[in-house]
Amino acid sequence: MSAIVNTVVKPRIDVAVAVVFNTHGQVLWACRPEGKPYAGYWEFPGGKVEAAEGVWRALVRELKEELDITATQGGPWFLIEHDYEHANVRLHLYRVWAFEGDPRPLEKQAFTWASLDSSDLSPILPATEPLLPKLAQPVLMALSNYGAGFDACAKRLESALEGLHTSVYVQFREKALQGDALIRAYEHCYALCQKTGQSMLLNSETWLSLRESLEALPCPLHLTEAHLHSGEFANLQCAGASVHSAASLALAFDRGLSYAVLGTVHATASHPGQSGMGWAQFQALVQAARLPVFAIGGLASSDLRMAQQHGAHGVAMLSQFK
Ligand SMILES: Nc1nc2c([nH]c(=O)n2[C@@H]2O[C@H](COP(=O)(O)OP(=O)(O)OP(=O)(O)O)[C@@H](O)[C@H]2O)c(=O)[nH]1
Repeated sequence: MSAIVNTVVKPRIDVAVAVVFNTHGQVLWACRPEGKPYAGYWEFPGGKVEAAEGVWRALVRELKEELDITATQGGPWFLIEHDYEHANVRLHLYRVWAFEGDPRPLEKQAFTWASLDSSDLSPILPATEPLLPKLAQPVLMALSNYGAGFDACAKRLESALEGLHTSVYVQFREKALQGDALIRAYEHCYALCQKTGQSMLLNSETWLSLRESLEALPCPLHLTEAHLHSGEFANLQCAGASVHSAASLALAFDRGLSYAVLGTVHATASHPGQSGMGWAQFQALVQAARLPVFAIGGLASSDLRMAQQHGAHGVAMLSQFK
């Protein structure tokens, strides 16, 4: 007698999710109305993508239907999947940074402007809540370059970080320095990040050269692509990794990292002979990313919007922020 296995096939739903920013950096939250699964939970506005509709068109339609606003500018962020009891959902997160109209609740739902990492809204949908620390990460990352000259790098970082009103990542990465020169550079960078309240990251290759001199890991690691693949620092706190392929992007997500840095977008003096991948290829690579991705390679903070239009979370750079 053959056993009868009772399998319930859940629908797989593609959902357009709009993280709508206002000019104060707050985002629009909506409360799911009665009659829907998880009624009373807070979420980013959005809804199901209809067949052959496309994510951006679905997002524009849902914002109009739910809140009477018209999204005019935005870009893809990343996607995640979540297994609910009622469906498997694939959330396509988009940033919206320009829209027309004033939001009003067309489905009698509550809505509010609040910060991205909003701790005062509860409950938040189970798939959305764990994403918030990733979404709220800095969008700019500065890379140190004391190896090209201590004074010039120290001055550049000091003038970039002092008086900055947003939070940024500072990745301490020094390929050319060793010994006392490396320690001097590290101590300067560490003290500056402490003083300005910015988040320092330590490149894993640089950590190998420094660790004899330090008692403990002073801040989260940024993994090189080789260390991402070797897994050798998996027992230490790792924030993100450098990647150059879709396979490495997928691995960065599997390893539970908060971000990846993908490049190089444009040819740079620091990588002579290498041509940049350009924005079209960058976008093709990040479209399946499941975590925020910084663009790197010949970029400055003035390229942030361009990068975000092509699916980047933010921009990593050697040049100054301001
Ligand atoms: N809009 C939105 N949906 C989310 C978020 N997080 C999350 O898990 N979801 C899930 O994505 C799915 C969205 O479907 P929905 O039922 O709201 O879509 P809809 O507005 O087209 O619904 P309808 O067909 O009943 O009108 C739900 O299963 C919801 O739980 C989020 O932050 N925003």
